[in-house]
Amino acid sequence: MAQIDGLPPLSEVIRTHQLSAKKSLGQNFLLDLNLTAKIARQAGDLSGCDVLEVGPGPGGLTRGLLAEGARRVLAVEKDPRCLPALAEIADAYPGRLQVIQGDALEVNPLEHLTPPIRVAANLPYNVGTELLVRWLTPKDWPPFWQSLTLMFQREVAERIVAQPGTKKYGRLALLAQWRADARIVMELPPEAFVPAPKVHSAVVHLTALDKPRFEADPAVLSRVVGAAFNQRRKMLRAALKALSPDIEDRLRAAGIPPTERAEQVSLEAFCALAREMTRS
Ligand SMILES: C[S@@+](CC[C@H](N)C(=O)[O-])C[C@H]1O[C@@H](n2cnc3c(N)ncnc32)[C@H](O)[C@@H]1O
Repeated sequence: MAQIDGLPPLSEVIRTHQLSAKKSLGQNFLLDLNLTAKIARQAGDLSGCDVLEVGPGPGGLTRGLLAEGARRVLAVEKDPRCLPALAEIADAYPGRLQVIQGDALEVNPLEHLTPPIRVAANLPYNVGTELLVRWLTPKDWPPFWQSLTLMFQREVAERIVAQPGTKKYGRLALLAQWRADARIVMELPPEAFVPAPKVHSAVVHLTALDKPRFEADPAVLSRVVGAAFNQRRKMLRAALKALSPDIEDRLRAAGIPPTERAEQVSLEAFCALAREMTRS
């Protein structure tokens, strides 16, 4: 990679720009350009696509995305110390990299990018789940993105692809699988990062479906599954009591026994319940 883009190795970038990792920003950097190139390839065919990258840091994945042919990359980075390193990448790929310094939670990608848009990120752990839930629950579907290729702690990745009846099945699995195909495409050991985190990581690739698998209002579905899994050991009639005084009737109307526990309930049944919750 260093030869392809003429830019220095990432260890040198880190040294030159004195990018010592900050824990408060979830900074665990990937310094192996072969690895970042591999992650970029998991993002799908990037030619003709704009890409949103959250948290580029010293820019390893950014370089991979540009080398893979992304039309444009919008990189949103909170840490101003990373800007000079990212500016060098922008110089190496004229007109193709825009860097915004700020909080990704406050940036509207559609103000900067043109569809088709793919998202790729080695996400800061502190905001990763919040961003994912936000990307999965817009009111209207399809969303601004065609695919999400995201690095998480392996534990979180497993929760995204979990199936009913398993311990990891919950709100993340339901929201992800309701409107997208989700699979784990890579696993990385702690030593792949600098500094090494305590846990393993994994890359999840989600492809947006044209329409949700089952009809439901996203806000209602999110509220119902949130409440159901908040008290996952309780029967649903108890876990969801606060949502409606006649919750038992609504559960039955959705085809769910009121004594069932959240872990056993399929996506289809949760969507039926979300529809029942909107009936007066
Ligand atoms: C896990 S590091 C990944 C860095 C780089 N992509 C890599 O793979 O080496 C997460 C990056 O996200 C940045 N970051 C943290 N919170 C952020 C936020 N709210 N918005 C944008 N970037 C953020 C951090 O400064 C850091 O550079």
